[in-house]
Amino acid sequence: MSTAQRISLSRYLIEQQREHGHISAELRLLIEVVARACKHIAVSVNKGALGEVLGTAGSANIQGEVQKKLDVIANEVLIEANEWGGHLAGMASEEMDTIHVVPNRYPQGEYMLLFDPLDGSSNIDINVSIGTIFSVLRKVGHARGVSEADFLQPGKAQAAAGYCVYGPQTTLVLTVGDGVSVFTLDRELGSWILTAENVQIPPATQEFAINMSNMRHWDEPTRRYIHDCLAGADGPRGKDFNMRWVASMVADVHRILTRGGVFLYPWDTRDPTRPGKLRLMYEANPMGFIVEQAGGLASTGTQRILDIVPTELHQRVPVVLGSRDEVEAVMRYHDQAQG
Ligand SMILES: O=P(O)(O)OC[C@H]1O[C@](O)(COP(=O)(O)O)[C@@H](O)[C@@H]1O
Ligand SMILES: [Mg+2]
Ligand SMILES: [Mg+2]
Repeated sequence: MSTAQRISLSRYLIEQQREHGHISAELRLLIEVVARACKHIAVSVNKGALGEVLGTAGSANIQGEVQKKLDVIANEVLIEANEWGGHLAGMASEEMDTIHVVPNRYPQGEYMLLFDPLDGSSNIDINVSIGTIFSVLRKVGHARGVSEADFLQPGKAQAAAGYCVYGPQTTLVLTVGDGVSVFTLDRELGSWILTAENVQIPPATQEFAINMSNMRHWDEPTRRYIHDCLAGADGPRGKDFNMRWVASMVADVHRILTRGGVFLYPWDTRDPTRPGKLRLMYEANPMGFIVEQAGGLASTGTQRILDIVPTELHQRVPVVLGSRDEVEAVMRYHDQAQG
């Protein structure tokens, strides 16, 4: 790609604002700040042991998970970068018990930012791709101040969503409701460069992603679906399936965005009171928005994820997303189970 052909994230967003009227100036600036924060996090991630960013932070989050140093560092980078810009009323994060309200000393904006500052935490210390996931909502009403209730909007109300993968390349994937675009970080320039536009997920696939070690805990439909995939060409699906599981949602979803596939993190009996492992507000909703904008589907197995009306900031949901035909296949197994 010649330098002349290169489109930076800033230029892309300005075109989205001016030419297509898809986004406001405020949302454009907010996305630019989040993208800059991800660059900052990428620098810390790349340092690894040299930067003393590996290992645990010695604290736990509201989910009861031991926090990694990078979970805390990434959270702080996103808070500090977004607090003073004037685009936000508040923020919510996997690593914070409740919302962070923009302090009075800063102007307050009309948007709310939710994020999983570091996704794939179990891969941090072993140099496997990890990432950041974010979602943007509009605050309803203009009164100053924001509450947790303001954040509890269904995923279909998102104004924007994206994720960043810190892998062999550093990649930012973004939607503002007008398809999905991919940017690659040019480390020499320090700029995000547009490398793919209007990305489409192939509707059919022969590749599934699930943590197979949980099989004995899965519900019946999931167990039957995977069983039939494993039966291959001689089985009811009539085709062979491959399996992948990176254990970083960002990396598994990015593979699906790139070549198709289906990703499942179902409900399981390990903790029957817990509807799943992944969090609705800052994992399932942003990924669901991106996947749908790329022609795929995102479901709990029985319901469209973006239709769920949230009741809690950190609520969990079962997740099935990716290639349209395959998500529909999984939903048929659930339908059959309901008889
Ligand atoms: O360890 P498991 O059960 O395979 O789960 C892996 C899943 O958990 C996650 O790591 C949860 O996200 P966090 O790392 O942000 O807590 C996902 O990225 C991934 O898909
Ligand atoms: Mg996560
Ligand atoms: Mg996380």
